[in-house]
Amino acid sequence: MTGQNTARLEVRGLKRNFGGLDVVSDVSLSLQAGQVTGLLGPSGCGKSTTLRIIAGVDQQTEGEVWIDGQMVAGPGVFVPPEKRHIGLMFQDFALFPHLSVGENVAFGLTGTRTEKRQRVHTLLEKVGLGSFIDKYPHELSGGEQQRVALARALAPKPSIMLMDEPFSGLDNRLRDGIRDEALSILKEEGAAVLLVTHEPEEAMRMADEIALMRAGQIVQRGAPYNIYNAPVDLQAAAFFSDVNVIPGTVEGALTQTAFGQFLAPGVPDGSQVDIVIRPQHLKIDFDRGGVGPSPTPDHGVWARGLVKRARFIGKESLVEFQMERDGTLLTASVPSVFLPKSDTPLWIAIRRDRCFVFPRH
Ligand SMILES: Nc1ncnc2c1ncn2[C@@H]1O[C@H](COP(=O)(O)OP(=O)(O)OP(=O)(O)O)[C@@H](O)[C@H]1O
Repeated sequence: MTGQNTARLEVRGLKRNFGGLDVVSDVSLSLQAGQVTGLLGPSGCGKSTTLRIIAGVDQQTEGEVWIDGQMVAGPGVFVPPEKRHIGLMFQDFALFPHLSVGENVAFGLTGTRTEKRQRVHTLLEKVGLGSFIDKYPHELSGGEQQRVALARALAPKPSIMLMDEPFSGLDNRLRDGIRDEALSILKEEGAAVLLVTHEPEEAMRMADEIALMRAGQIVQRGAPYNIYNAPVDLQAAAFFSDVNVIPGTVEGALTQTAFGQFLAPGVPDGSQVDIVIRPQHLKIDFDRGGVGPSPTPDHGVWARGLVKRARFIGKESLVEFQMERDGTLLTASVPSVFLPKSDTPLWIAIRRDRCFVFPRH
């Protein structure tokens, strides 16, 4: 029996050991129908291994995989991949070169000829390739091939779709369009999707929930907005963007910096902390004969720094500073062409609501 709240896919305490080393050490996940979960993490952290175990092409050392309330992998249980009703899509998941586009999409389908033809047509229309049905893979661009691969994976109406870096072979301009298109089709089809990626932007763009993985473990889970704005530690913050780190020492639950005091609740006196701030949350103002703006509740104390370097990188400029007080190096990103010369004195403040204070490990 599967209740209404039964997860489509549930992974419990997964562990995978290769040659004495746990490459997956404790992974638990729960996916609902129609939900996209991004399994995000750096290369080698164990994402693909997790996905392969769920698909049934590898076996865990410990832990369980459940689909719709049925255990498919666990102590004494192993349901083979073809019986798990899972769709797969990989970056290099090649189409069959000797089959036409239509035949590729029909490949895993059962049912009558009419039913199969209908499903192939529906899916090719959805991916915008209705007129490509009789073409062969070599006649298609990389992006078109990827759309056929998506149609093929979705054709048998899998209840779970596992996608491993499916868009990383595509060039940037194509990728955004295909990602958005794929997302709306996946949502329409209602599968529970697990998307493996090492790109934060891809995960944030596509996923309802992100599971951030590091060294075989999930270190944080949550909606993209929450994961980005409330990271669990410095590494989690730095995985999503460049960050500035201002070191400090705690005294009386406070740490003193060039930018004034910061709260460090619960951190013992004498401990080192890192105040972490993304470059877009630094504020810049001009020097008025050695005087800067007055402190505000939002920005705290302003501090003076000298420009070391300024670079224009298209949609923004990056300005690097060295702070006068303690020599700390900081980078600000400003959303316009602002290229001050080296050694220009400028005043800098930081958005206090966008700072994270982490104990240093
Ligand atoms: N069959 C195997 N035998 C031995 N080690 C393996 C095997 N498969 C994976 N590993 C190791 O397990 C670790 C995790 O690999 P995995 O492919 O799961 O990482 P990943 O997060 O998906 O990385 P990437 O994004 O680079 O694919 C790596 O160090 C890899 O070398």
